[in-house]
Amino acid sequence: MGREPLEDDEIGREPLQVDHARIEKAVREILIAIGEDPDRDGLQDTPARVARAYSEQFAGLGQVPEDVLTKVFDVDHDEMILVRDIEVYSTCEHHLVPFHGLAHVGYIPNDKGQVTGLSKLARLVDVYARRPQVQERMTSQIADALMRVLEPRGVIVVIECEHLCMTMRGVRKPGAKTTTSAVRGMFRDSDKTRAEAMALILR
Ligand SMILES: Nc1nc2c(ncn2[C@@H]2O[C@H](COP(=O)(O)OP(=O)(O)OP(=O)(O)O)[C@@H](O)[C@H]2O)c(=O)[nH]1
Ligand SMILES: [Zn+2]
Repeated sequence: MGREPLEDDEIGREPLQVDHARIEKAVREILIAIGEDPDRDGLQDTPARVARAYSEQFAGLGQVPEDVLTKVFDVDHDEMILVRDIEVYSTCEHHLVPFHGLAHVGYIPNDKGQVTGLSKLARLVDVYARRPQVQERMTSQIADALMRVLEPRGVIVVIECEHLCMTMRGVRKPGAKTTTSAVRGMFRDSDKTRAEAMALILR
């Protein structure tokens, strides 16, 4: 047995301790199970490579939003701030294959004008993308984290992704895109504010 599964509110409290030896053993087993020879030249180092790749792909399990939303500045700006087209790469928790696309993250600062660095919004996306995920949960988690840490007047997160589990296998519909959104605060309460943000995001 490995460690006990983490409760939702425990995820990210400690740096990710990936059990490389265990991943290597499991990947070797998978290679054998598909009828491959794990000792042939090209595959010899694969279990170790996969372990290293997984530490990177799932590094978000060892992070909390506060790790990346570190700098909060006071600026005299109380209108929408939107970062569009943030590349997102995540891993579908059903098939452990990638889904990828674009995230758009916007917020309206609180009346103290508290904002964070623009790059921090992209870093926040990665905290949640680098976990086994479903797109809907990732979208809400990003919105909720921003609301909690920045205490803004509103947050909007829109994510558009292509899921490889739908394109390279299964139903095989290349090009199908899934759009999810999460709106909080003013973006939820005001149709006008939400429409303004959507127009900027989808232009
Ligand atoms: N809602 C949601 N579904 C997802 C996401 N990623 C993958 N899925 C879906 O998860 C579902 C899993 O369905 P199952 O029937 O358990 O698995 P499956 O037999 O491999 O399904 P197929 O993909 O249809 O072959 C599939 O419909 C996937 O398209 C996601 O981010 N959100
Ligand atoms: Zn999938």
